Amino acid sequence: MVTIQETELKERVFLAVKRAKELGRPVLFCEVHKIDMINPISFFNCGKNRFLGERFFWKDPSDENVLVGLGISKQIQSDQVTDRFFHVEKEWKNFLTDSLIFNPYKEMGIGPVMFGGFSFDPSKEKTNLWSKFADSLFHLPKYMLSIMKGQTFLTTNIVCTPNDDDSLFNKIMEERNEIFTSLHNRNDSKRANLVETLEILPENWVKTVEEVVKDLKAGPLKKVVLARELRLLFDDIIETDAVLSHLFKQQHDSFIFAFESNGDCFIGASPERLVKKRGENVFSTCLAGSIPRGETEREDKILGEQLLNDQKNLIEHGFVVEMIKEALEESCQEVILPAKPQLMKIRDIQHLYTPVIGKCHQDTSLLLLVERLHPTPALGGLPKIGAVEKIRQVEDLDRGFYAAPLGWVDYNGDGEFAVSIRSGLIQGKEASLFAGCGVVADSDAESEYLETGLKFRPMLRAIGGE
Ligand SMILES: C=C(O[C@H]1C=CC=C(C(=O)O)[C@@H]1O)C(=O)O
Ligand SMILES: [Mg+2]
Repeated sequence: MVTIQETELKERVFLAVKRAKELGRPVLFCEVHKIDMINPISFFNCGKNRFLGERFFWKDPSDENVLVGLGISKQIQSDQVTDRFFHVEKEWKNFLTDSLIFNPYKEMGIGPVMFGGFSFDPSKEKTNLWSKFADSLFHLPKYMLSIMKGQTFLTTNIVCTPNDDDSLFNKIMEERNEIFTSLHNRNDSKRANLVETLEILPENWVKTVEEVVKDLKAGPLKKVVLARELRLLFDDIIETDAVLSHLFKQQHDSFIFAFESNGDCFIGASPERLVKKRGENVFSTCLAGSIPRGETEREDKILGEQLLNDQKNLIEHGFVVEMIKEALEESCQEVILPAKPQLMKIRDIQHLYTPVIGKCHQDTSLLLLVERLHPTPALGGLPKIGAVEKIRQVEDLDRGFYAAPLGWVDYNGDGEFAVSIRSGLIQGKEASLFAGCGVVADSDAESEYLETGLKFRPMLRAIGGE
């Protein structure tokens, strides 16, 4: 049972409103409570009535950091093309100035945390598909569950304005009570049935891969990642809560995320970390090069060995290592990575994987690291700018948030971003799923097509299309 001191809250809200009146502008009030363990999926589900369309979910592969947000206290959004990472960071810092934060704990990911992300390429011509997501979009939740290394916390964030009075306190009490009383409600949603699967221009996609292979052979581009889309139509509204809960069970070794905005939901299970920062410690991942899982243990092992020794995949992977190492060396005094890739095996696919760790310079922020790394050649290509331009020209897809940084930053500047692959955008009765692959001079278009097929599977299974 959760018991949170009411009188304390009343005093704190009073102080925050007083400060807002003195300053003549809104002030953030935030308090953190340590609470008993709550199932994070139940917490997400219980926001369905009051906070539908204003929720997010995040879990890292090791279950070390789980964050679930309900409601929006503050939104940071823009379609700015240049300096977009810097712009978001500046707005976040400005917003936090003069805030009242009651947080006696030292863990990361508690207190004010903004969750969200960026589009893959803000210069790409927009379609209607991603109209509900700005190119940079972050939410500070009203209520947030954080499970950090096994300890559970509840953060409450309220923006107090000079016009607020006692009724604000009553509203917070009412909302918090509603969350906790509805935690154990059963969520009996009926499952929508898939009625149609549209593969978007598959022949064109294969042709584009063939043409890009020719370009790559001629140089100077070395690698270009090309992606495609599946559009699914259902006979009823797709229940994001159910899809999330399937991903949570079926892809537990991945980053599991869901981000609602204006009625749509971007959701997925990505195996790929872009960057995590805790103090001066930085962690990144090179993930590129793929092969299917085997039907038997023996076959799986043989396939893994084959991947570890396959020249095309080693080259595809090597470009990612080269770029991430270089990008981190700019921001870190020490960068450590193994000489050879290892295997990452997830449910439907195995990848070449090289973890990277570093110690960054004092003035390096998480969003600066995101800017330097995005897009890595696992999502864009090499050289970075030429590859992104090529994608912009030849790809028949509005990537939106797919293959882009998605994650969170806390008020101390710590946080983590994944690369949002193995993902889909849910829009009422319809959904788009996305999958891409690293094209190099040695690529065979048909094999790349099959590889993207494997990468659709986690989302297809979770959404009920398999
Ligand atoms: C672009 C995707 O995967 C990337 C990550 C791992 C392996 C990849 C590959 O082998 O092509 C891709 O670079 C995707 O899943 O949509
Ligand atoms: Mg590949």
